[in-house]
Amino acid sequence: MDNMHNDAALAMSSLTLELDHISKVIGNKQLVAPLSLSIAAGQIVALCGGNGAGKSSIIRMIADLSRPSSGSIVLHGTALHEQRDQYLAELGYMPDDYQFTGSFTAYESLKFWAELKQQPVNRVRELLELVGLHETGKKKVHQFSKGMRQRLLLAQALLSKPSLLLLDEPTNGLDPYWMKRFVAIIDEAARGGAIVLFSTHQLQVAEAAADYIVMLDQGEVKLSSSYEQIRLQYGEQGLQRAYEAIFWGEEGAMERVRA
Ligand SMILES: Nc1ncnc2c1ncn2[C@@H]1O[C@H](COP(=O)(O)OP(=O)(O)OP(=O)(O)O)[C@@H](O)[C@H]1O
Repeated sequence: MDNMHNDAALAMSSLTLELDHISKVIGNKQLVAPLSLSIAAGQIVALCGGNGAGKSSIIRMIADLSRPSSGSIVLHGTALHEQRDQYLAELGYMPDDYQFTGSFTAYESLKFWAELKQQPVNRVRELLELVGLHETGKKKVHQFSKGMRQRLLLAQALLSKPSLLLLDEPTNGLDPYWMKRFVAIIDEAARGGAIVLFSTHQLQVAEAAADYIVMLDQGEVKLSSSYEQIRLQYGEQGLQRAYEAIFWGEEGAMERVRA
């Protein structure tokens, strides 16, 4: 490898999100057991697990909405709790439950967020088109369906072309068409070099979108593996089988496969 390529490879390899033993304890309850994970630029990681598994708790720590009880979070060499502004400038975050207030339209909402993030207004139109909300006109966001609100929140997360895209249950409420579009949209972000981390209950979305899967139960990591590896171990629809094996035991999984 010549020097130029060597330098480029080195620069890419330093573009990572490093979670080092992050945990969350509230009172005497451990919401998240120490978790370590390294995600490279261009990778898409899905956090899977049942209700209360700890997915949002992890995402909220990385989004700086909750302070880890231990451990560190470092993005491209910038430590969240040491250089907060620099870290947050790289982040696009889609919350799980956002309460829209006021009587804004999709355009007005996105324009408001764009101003906060100092993004040009043409980015607003571009993103509204990307998420199919460019023809909603005067309709107020509080009159939107769940799926439409989710698409607007996704557009908001993409505004600043973040190098870390953190999405909490992004496909909740999306119809099959938009589910597929969602996969294409995050795939494009990853191909542009973003790190994408999203949580989901929907294993088929994780299978379609993610290169790497982290499966959680009661705050503990039960599986942390590339999707390719899961497929090799569990075969086609491997994630569903892995999930069943983890949550219901191998026997339960086999019974369901036979049924
Ligand atoms: N502020 C809090 N105080 C105490 N416990 C909390 C708090 N927030 C979350 N929890 C608990 O932490 C656990 C993990 O919750 P979390 O919301 O991270 O799970 P999740 O995997 O995102 O679940 P879901 O799929 O239902 O959204 C749950 O038992 C929840 O009750």
